[in-house]
Amino acid sequence: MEKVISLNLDKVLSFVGKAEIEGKAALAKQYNEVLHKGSGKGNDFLGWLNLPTSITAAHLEDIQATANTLRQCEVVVVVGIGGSYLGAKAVIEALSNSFDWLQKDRKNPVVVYAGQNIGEDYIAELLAFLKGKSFGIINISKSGTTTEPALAFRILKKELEDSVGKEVAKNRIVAVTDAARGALHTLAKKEGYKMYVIPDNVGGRFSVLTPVGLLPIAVAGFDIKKLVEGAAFMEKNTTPDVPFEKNLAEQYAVTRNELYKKGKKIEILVNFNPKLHFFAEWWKQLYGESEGKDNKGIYPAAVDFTTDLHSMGQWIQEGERTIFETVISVANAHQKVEVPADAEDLDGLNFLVGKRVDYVNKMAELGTQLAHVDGGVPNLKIEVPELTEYYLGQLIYFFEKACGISGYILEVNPFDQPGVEAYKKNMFALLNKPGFEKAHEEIQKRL
Ligand SMILES: O=P(O)(O)OC[C@H]1O[C@H](O)[C@H](O)[C@@H](O)[C@@H]1O
Repeated sequence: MEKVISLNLDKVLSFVGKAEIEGKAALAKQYNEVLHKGSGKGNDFLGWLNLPTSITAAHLEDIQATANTLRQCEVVVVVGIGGSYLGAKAVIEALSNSFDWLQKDRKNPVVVYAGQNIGEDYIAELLAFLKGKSFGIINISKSGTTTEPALAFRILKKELEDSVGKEVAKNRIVAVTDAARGALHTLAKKEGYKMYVIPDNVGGRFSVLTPVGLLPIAVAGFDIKKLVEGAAFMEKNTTPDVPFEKNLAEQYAVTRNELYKKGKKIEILVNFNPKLHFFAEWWKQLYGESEGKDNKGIYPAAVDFTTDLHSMGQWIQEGERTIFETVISVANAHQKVEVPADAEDLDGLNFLVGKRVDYVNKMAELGTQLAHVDGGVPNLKIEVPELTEYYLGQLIYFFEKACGISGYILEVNPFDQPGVEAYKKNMFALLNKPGFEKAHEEIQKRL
């Protein structure tokens, strides 16, 4: 039998009973069906739903071929923000050597990111790093109009053209954007860049399995075919005809909403593996933008354990009881390090001799879960057999599917993000962007 990620609700049941969860099974199924029928809110953004099973081998080969060209560079800069960078970064970090950028004998280009902030020092330091190196750029923006990546790309494009000339630069730049609109689309067409299209009906935070995520992941040297296979497996295993008892997406969606109704307003995604830090960042955008609206929604937070047990652990154990945790537990480490014997035993660790570091980590995980449950923090556990492309694909689709169902249970439109515009309008007004002249005058009065 094919291995699969699993969801364990045992440490939730003293807070929300089995009967309460099962009592909502029909509702979850109903909303799952609404997703598949396309009859709910935001139904023009459901392109992600059957995406994994509809990706063709030819499409993946084309992405791989483009990746192979970029892989000839020493460095590839992925330009994008939000959904246009977090998915790629999440997968690449989860699969990479923890000291990747220090590796000398490299098989893969160094992948770095830009356009995910407006840090002047960040961009200056990136330019300094790129000096004298061969580099390529993947410029990703669904709308093609987002300020942060547009600004970074303008600077990086100039740097590349200045160093290798316009003709060579043209072949080292790939654009991933909307099918027909946006400044990036116009620019890519005019300059003759290789271009990939983000389907209209796939929103940014659901776009990791389009070229948005797949191209950078392939550039970093990871198997995008396996990633898509894992997602396709989960797509098939979360359809409405899969019974609730086996339908992880429905179960997760119901459980978190039942906890929310009981005052657990913050969900902390926990990992015990530092490679998953950015996976949690991706998850935060997915759930935060999908559910945080109409003055409701679980606040998605994240911690890295055991690191943060020594900083946030106190709050989680004894602070306000408005939280629950969803622990991503990776069953098997890829490598083996055993605790060595020490004749003097000055650190008192000889009781662990011969034990694997991962065994210690697992005991920390179990001990933490028990302590937190005792402290009033419900714990869901998602077990991932190991960190591979295949299981990450499963995990990605699981969270996407559960998010759609969960948003409908909450009665919001999970596929829009109107609230994100407020800061942009103010920023454009303050910067006196053309078209914002009146807003500029107004905002000046408030300062
Ligand atoms: O891909 P882009 O159009 O550049 O958008 C990048 C990101 O910024 C926007 O403001 C949205 O809040 C995000 O959902 C989106 O992923």
